[in-house]
Amino acid sequence: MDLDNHIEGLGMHTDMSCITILYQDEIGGLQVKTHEGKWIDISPSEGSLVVNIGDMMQAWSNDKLRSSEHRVILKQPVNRFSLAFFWCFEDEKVIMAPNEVVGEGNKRVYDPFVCKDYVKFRENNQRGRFEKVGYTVRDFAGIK
Ligand SMILES: O=C(O)CCC(=O)C(=O)O
Ligand SMILES: [Fe+2]
Repeated sequence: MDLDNHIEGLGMHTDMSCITILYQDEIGGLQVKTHEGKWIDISPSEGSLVVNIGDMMQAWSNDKLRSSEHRVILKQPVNRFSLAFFWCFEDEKVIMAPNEVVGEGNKRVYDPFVCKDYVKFRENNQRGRFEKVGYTVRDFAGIK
């Protein structure tokens, strides 16, 4: 997409949460990246909410569920309203995919980690913030 005529409201990122429940008003602007790397609009629809998988869920599911890469792009310089509810595990909880989720014969993708340590990791790294998906849970706890 040609970004010259658009305003990047919120740079590409993944949410750190388990799931995010999101309301956006009729202005829209939310986009999600598909598996093929294409950005698609998530058009606002009255009375509906968007549910996003976040990094904690991706790690807990051993990559069976994918944390969505998303961003906000505005096609005109207008104010928009959105409200996000980030549902996370508690700070001290350790995220480790259960054996039955990993599945016999499959590789474990993440080392166990404490939720708040991942949040700190993201907050303390410029690239982990909202500018771009620089660091994600894979950089933090991914088994190389
Ligand atoms: O404003 C939006 O529609 C998205 C907000 C978002 O992705 C976030 O706060 O993590
Ligand atoms: Fe987000």
